[in-house]
Amino acid sequence: MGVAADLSHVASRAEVTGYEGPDKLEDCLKDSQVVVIPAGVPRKPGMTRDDLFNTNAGIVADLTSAFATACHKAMLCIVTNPVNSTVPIAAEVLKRRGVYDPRRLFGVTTLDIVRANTFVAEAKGLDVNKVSVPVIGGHSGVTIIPVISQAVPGVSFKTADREAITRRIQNAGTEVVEAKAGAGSATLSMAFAAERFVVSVLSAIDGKRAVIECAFVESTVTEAPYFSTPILLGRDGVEENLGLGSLLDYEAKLLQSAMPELLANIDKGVKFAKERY
Ligand SMILES: NC(=O)C1=CN([C@@H]2O[C@H](COP(=O)(O)OP(=O)(O)OC[C@H]3O[C@@H](n4cnc5c(N)ncnc54)[C@H](O)[C@@H]3O)[C@@H](O)[C@H]2O)C=CC1
Ligand SMILES: O=C([O-])CC(=O)C(=O)O
Repeated sequence: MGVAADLSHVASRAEVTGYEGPDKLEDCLKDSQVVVIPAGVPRKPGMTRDDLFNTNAGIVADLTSAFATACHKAMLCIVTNPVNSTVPIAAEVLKRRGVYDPRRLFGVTTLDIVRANTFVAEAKGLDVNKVSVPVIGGHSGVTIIPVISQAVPGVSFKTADREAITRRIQNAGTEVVEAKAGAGSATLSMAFAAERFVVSVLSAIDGKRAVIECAFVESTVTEAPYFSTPILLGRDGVEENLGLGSLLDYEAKLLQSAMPELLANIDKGVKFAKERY
């Protein structure tokens, strides 16, 4: 199994020793197979994920640039918010450096799936480890689209309950930010979710078959150039985009409502990267 270079670890060490710029970072990244970027500022109560853009966009762009120099054949997994914008930023940086491979760039949305599984399992008295609910779209507010109709095992809800659980999944990050009252966001559950995603990516690199995770990737499934759907992972990253599957009317409406915000978030990221590089 290859080295999973964790940039926040590098960043923490850099804080202790005095950060000496991308050269050292590039040394740390050499030979990595999977790189995770969780670096950046978290939300405080009252903020949206998009409010983090001004600080985190540049951080992700700089770290992606170091990735491009050191290990562009690795898988790049972006955790830093706003994911709907930071993934397009990373893609533009990699394009500019001539090393973009859309199969190897992922926005980590696994926490939305972890939450959907948890809330559905709780509501139905099921074992959370045996519940699987796809969540598609993006990773903020209305762009988070739980597809409860595709849950395994199948579950049914009254309309009001289904709407309440959908809202809770969409707002779960905000719920944590408010509960932490200025002390950050869902750091530990994000670590749990990112670990799950990275283990899946590494298992697929190692040749395991039928590894499927939802992730925010370059996509032609909808009009949005980046979109999260279930992805079949392989040795080279995205092996097959499994698409939307069939949506019920209310899920199709959620998708419709998500699109303006998602497209605006993506566009903002692309513009930022194009202006900066
Ligand atoms: N995709 C997802 O599901 C989730 C994403 N997040 C996002 O992850 C990011 C980090 O959140 P937390 O770990 O809770 O925050 P945190 O404050 O606990 O950790 C952030 C880390 O980033 C590092 N950092 C800050 N500025 C940096 C820079 N200029 N260069 C390199 N490293 C830098 C800090 O040293 C620290 O180690 C936030 O943007 C947050 O919104 C958080 C939870 C879930
Ligand atoms: O909500 C936040 O700021 C952090 C995050 O992305 C989540 O918990 O899903």
